[in-house]
Amino acid sequence: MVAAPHAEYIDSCDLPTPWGTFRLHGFIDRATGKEHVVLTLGDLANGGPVLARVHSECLTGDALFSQRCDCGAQLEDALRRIAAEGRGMVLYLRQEGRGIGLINKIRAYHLQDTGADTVEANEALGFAADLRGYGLCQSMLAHFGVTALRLMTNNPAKVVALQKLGIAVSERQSILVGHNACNRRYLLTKQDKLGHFIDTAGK
Ligand SMILES: Nc1nc2c(ncn2[C@@H]2O[C@H](COP(=O)(O)OP(=O)(O)OP(=O)(O)O)[C@@H](O)[C@H]2O)c(=O)[nH]1
Ligand SMILES: [Zn+2]
Repeated sequence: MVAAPHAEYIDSCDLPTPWGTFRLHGFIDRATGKEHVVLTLGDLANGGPVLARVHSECLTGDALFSQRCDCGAQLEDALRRIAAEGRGMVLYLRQEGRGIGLINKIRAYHLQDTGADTVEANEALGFAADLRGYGLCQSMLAHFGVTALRLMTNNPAKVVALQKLGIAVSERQSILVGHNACNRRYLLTKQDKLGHFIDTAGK
């Protein structure tokens, strides 16, 4: 049996944000050397399922204000919603470009500039549409004593992947923000080819 990837907890600090002061926790996947972070707010171990976002790194959307996707707006909305509730967490997984990495995502965007959709671009580069894994979430959640999530996502495959890891997802909450003219085709492709629950009608 292949062991699930393990994220080793390293250290934590305060992280003041416009919506409240979160705790920022650093983890390392020793197998790959990759660094990951978890943002938390409130008492997670006690009480019911935790309001959570499992967010995949998107440097262009999360940090560079790209309008090609909805990632930055989703990250911000998740932090807002957690702050409003006073309790929750964001698992920020460093699997850029649905797992193909930043440079390959730039290559994929280049292909999309000339007509390919997000899935066709990945395939033209020799990758599957989505190479992400969520195994690290197991050890990250165990560190905080969290066993059940109310997950903010539009991606049914993410819910199934977490459930297969033994993580209870008691509820899926939509996170429909950041839609614009630049990412309309991208969102439609995610809906049609990747099964995301996104109602782009009229957007
Ligand atoms: N390869 C590739 N990756 C992309 C592209 N656009 C965004 N990404 C990456 O896709 C990941 C986010 O996945 P999404 O499909 O937007 O959302 P999700 O996490 O599956 O689902 P939600 O929880 O609903 O946001 C991040 O790692 C982004 O870097 C693209 O055109 N090509
Ligand atoms: Zn993005």
